[in-house]
Amino acid sequence: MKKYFFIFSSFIVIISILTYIFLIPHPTKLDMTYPSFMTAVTNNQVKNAYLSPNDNFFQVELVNKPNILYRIPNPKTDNFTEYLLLHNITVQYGNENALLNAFRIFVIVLIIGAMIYLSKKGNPKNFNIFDSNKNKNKENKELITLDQVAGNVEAKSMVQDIIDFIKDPEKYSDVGARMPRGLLFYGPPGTGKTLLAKAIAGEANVPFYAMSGSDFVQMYVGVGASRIRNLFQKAKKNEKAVIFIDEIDAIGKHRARSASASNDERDQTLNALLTEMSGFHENKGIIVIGATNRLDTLDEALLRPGRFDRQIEINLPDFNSRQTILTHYAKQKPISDDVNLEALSKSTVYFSGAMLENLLNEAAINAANDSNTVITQEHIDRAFYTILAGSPKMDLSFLTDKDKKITAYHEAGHALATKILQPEHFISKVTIIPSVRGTGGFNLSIPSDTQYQTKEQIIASIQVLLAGRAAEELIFGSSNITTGASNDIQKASSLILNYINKFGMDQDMGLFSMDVLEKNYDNQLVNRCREHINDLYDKTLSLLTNNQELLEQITAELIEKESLNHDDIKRICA
Ligand SMILES: Nc1ncnc2c1ncn2[C@@H]1O[C@H](COP(=O)(O)OP(=O)(O)OP(=O)(O)O)[C@@H](O)[C@H]1O
Ligand SMILES: [Zn+2]
Repeated sequence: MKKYFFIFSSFIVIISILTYIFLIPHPTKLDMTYPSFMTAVTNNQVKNAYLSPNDNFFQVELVNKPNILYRIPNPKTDNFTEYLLLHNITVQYGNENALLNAFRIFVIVLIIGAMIYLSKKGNPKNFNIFDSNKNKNKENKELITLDQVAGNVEAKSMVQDIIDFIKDPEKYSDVGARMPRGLLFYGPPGTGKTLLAKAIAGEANVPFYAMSGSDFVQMYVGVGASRIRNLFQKAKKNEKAVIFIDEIDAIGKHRARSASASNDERDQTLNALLTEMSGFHENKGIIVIGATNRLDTLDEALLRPGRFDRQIEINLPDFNSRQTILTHYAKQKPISDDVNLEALSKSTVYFSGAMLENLLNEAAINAANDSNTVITQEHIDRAFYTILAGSPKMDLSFLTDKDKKITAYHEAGHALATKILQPEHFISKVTIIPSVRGTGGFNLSIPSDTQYQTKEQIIASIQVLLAGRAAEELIFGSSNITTGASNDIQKASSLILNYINKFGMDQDMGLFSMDVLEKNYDNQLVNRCREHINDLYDKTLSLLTNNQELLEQITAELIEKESLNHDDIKRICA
């Protein structure tokens, strides 16, 4: 965007200078004596005559010398005017053509203005007097629909009612429903957060206003806040709108953790945002969407009810989504028949949507460089390595089949244990695609609605947590277990401690809770926790051993598809 502005401004400057030089006449000024002037008058050669405002010179233009202005200093005005009138020449007052002068001044102002503008643009630290976010708030011109966002099925279903709400807010307010004012999209870069936000605006057919948190970095105090107010003001002129703030962590960073410098500014900006969000009417149909790669750094103030209270994870695409994305972008390019998009989807584990798009683009560039009219497999292969080399942060180890296999067994272990021990749970997704919450896959199971948890249920939860490690040990042997279970172990440990010390569920330890003592845990409690959790681990290991065939089946399908849903698990275990 900035590039276009630069080109545009340079263009204006050049046009202005050329206009000044070539199109505006710059007559030469020559002095003329009184007698030669008289001769010119008698010979009917005078075209125009001006009297300067303070009467100190006359200025005339001759018929046959169009580009010269003659000046006659100190004319004796009275005689002069009469003499000219005698020869049918009217005297104009004012030294030159006033209109021409006004135009000159206008062009000069334009040049100076454009130069100041350019110098400010070149220096991003400067607060820009000409810029009032105009270039950043794009109205939604090309309509993007949900269909154009590949994958992210859960995310798309989670925004469905938001679209519905924007279209018909009354439907919700009539039944007293308070819709979220803000959505927060979080996930790795390039996964389509911006695209999804645009799609929401597109589906609801409302204007889309976008801004990036990084626009507020290193700005003078107060400017960020006023930009936020401007943005909301513009959006509020419409009955309905989607306001998108990318990189929201730049303004909403956890206060304690952010550096002390420029804190004032960030706080002001953040406060302005919070105030604006609580300011607009609940049932108006305006939705604010924030996006971040780092949920953990956000200030809690942003996540409270009435703010960004619906948080939606946008993940890296799995095999199917990658195939959809690649097919989508391949349609727009001449791809040779030898290209196997399915195989390409398989080998692009850990690629984001943006990287996949970029991959095909690089391949097209390679084809053009080779003066080819179609993109071949060889062009794609080269592009593949260019992309890999260009993303140093990418964990290439995940691309090895071995790591994929370990992760798959680990996640399959969790899934199978859930299916057997917690049949009432709904397994929404099992995946080997890492999420931003942690490394490895993740396994989200939503418990059916109950207020209390029974002893049996807590034990089952602990076993499900331990099942990842148990699966690793069962398949790869106890000396090949990995660090992938650290999070599970931590959660299981805190559950077992609560089981004994908080809920009083362990028969041997009884009901007494150490929590009431000054110095909390004694050895006996720690030992009992250890004993208990190891015992549960053994049970889980034999549970998986007895169901190893199912474990293998889930794993095989998981390696192939990379993510499975409730129905897949149900089908395999049926
Ligand atoms: N799920 C997807 N379906 C189709 N295209 C996608 C998808 N994800 C990414 N892309 C492509 O990648 C481009 C960049 O995606 P987008 O800007 O939406 O990512 P983002 O998550 O907002 O990234 P960032 O966190 O870096 O802001 C999109 O314009 C689109 O071309
Ligand atoms: Zn795990």
